[in-house]
Amino acid sequence: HSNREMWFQDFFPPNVCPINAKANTFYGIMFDAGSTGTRIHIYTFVQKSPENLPELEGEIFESVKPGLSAYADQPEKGAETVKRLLDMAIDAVPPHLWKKTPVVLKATAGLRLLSEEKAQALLLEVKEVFEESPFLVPEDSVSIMDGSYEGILAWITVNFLTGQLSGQNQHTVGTLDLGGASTQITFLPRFEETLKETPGDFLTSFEMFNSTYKLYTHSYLGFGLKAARLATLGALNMEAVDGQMFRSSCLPKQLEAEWHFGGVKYRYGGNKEGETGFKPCYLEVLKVVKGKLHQPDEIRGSSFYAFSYYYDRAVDTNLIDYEQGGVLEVRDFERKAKEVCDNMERYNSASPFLCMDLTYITALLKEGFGFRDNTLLQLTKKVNNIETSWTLGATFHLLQSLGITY
Ligand SMILES: O=c1[nH]cnc2c1ncn2[C@@H]1O[C@H](COP(=O)(O)OP(=O)(O)O)[C@@H](O)[C@H]1O
Ligand SMILES: [Ca+2]
Repeated sequence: HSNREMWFQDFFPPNVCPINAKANTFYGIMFDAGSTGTRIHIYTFVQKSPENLPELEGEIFESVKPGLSAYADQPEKGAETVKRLLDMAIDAVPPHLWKKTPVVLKATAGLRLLSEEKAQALLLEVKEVFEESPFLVPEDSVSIMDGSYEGILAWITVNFLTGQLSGQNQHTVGTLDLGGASTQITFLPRFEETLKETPGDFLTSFEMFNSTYKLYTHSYLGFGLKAARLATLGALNMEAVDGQMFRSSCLPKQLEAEWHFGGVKYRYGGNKEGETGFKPCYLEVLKVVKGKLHQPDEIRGSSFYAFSYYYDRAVDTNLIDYEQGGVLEVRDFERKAKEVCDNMERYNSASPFLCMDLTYITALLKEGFGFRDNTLLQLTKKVNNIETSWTLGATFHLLQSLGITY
């Protein structure tokens, strides 16, 4: 465009400027097939000038429950949930850009835990939905994501959104993601010592925005919040659970109920006769985490961004505001865990698992990763109105690999 054509840009905010909306806007569609739900993220980018990186302008986000793994035996029904979400993109993306807009789905721990055969059947049905859509379907558009990428891409998202990946003084922040079935920890080591003391498969080099980052990252499969509930109950990885009752001191004494996860039905309840409360619960949960995770010394003194179930449980117990998020210390989770677990009969919460969840989060942070009581956690759901999810990092990576950006 010549300068004459652009004169009116000064009068419009960028997103409604007519010339931007036409020539240099593009889209990327990323599906997150998580263990507890499937989500679509439709990102809008604007290329303001050919020599600069495109700017992220906005996001449309929608989610459905349960996740794909709940349709392990009905793959077509699972794919239908994806189709319903994809219909949103038909409305959101202008028709002349459909063919240029890539659509990708990445599945995480829910599908990792299924048998190869059932997982592949689900992915195949989703692939068919994509091929029938008017969008650009790249090779490998439907896959199970490697756990190390899950952490790296979330780290890219958070550090991009907080402005740490551009300009000179880069003070990147570490990230903690607690999903239903797995959990990730990711940070950029600052000390030589950390690199020396870390097992090789916890370190991954990654190139993004013309920089290479050597990150510490690991995904612990089976250590997500819901998998941890099963592990605490002694029901994780059980071949047959039919009719068996799983009891825990982390649950209300009189409770007896049923719970569906990953397509399996579990019966669970409280310790009718025995102990309940924080102390016995902590000991139970400790068995699940103690000695199972790598503890890098370097993280003890630093602060981390935390989201997903860390965020949700902090909201549930009024530790933070749902819209605002906030900064907590590790000990705040422990304080809440004690409060909830030692008053279970009086505590009228939405979930009977609240005590177990808070106790698990406390044990995971302290005994699992080795954080201190006063380690700071920045709880965030959105930065500048964009969800803190690995999906944005994955979309940058996708656009880069398609040559849409560099
Ligand atoms: O886009 C998002 N923004 C914020 N939170 C999200 C988003 N996607 C997933 N979550 C959170 O992730 C948690 C569920 O984990 P998920 O279902 O992804 O399990 P997984 O990561 O183990 O497969 C919930 O706390 C949910 O709120
Ligand atoms: Ca997730």
